[in-house]
Amino acid sequence: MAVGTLVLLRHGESVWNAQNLFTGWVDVPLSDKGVKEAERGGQLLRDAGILPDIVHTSLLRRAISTAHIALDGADRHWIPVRRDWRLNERHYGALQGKDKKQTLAEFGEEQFMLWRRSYDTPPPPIELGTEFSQDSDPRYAGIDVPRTECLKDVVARMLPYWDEAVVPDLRAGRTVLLAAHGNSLRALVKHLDGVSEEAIAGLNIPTGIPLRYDLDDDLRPTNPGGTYLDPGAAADAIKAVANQGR
Ligand SMILES: O=C(O)[C@@H](CO)OP(=O)(O)O
Repeated sequence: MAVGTLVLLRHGESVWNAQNLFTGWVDVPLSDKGVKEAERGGQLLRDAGILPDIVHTSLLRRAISTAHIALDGADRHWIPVRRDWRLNERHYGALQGKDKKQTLAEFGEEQFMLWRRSYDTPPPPIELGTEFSQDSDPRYAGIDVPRTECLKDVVARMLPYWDEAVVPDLRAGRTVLLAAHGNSLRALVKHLDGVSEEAIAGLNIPTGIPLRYDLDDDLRPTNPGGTYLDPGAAADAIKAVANQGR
């Protein structure tokens, strides 16, 4: 059986994206613009004739809401869903809740970019029990909640879910929608496209624009880098993500 189609969808703009705050595992809602982006995402799926059979999301409402809104628009609101913390955004440690512009001004370009985009330098760990820490959040009961993560840590915790939960759906020929986050999707794209640790620093994913991957029998993309369903909008939005904090 042919491997199914994979569609990656970063959540629409959140209220903290709009305010330029580091977010990570803080469970903020979509902004009004983010809701519209999710609706547009659904319209793009429908126009492309992509009919997801199953959706996988993180445990964060910006991804859950985006998937729901997009699928509703594509008339696929009824498909089965699986949610897992392993698809969560990268835990941003002590930077969670901090302003990106102020952080850049305080620590300088090099340190800012190391924390934001280096492969293996995590931000300083968050203090347990503080406002933006998730250590006592019931949804993570039984999970060793991280106090900070670099992209390498995200790859390590995301890939087991990919292998155990998503790959079997693709091998069964299903069209899979995976609704997640800027950095958990960067981790997956790094794996799918075999992007180097250096090159992944320059790869940014825009909010709300579905990215389709066609995969061969070895789960390697036959369209390397994937195909954005709205390439023009994606190109502009990618630049905006890269320039955050400036
Ligand atoms: O704040 C965050 O959690 C992420 C995604 O919005 O930001 P960045 O693009 O800076 O990694």
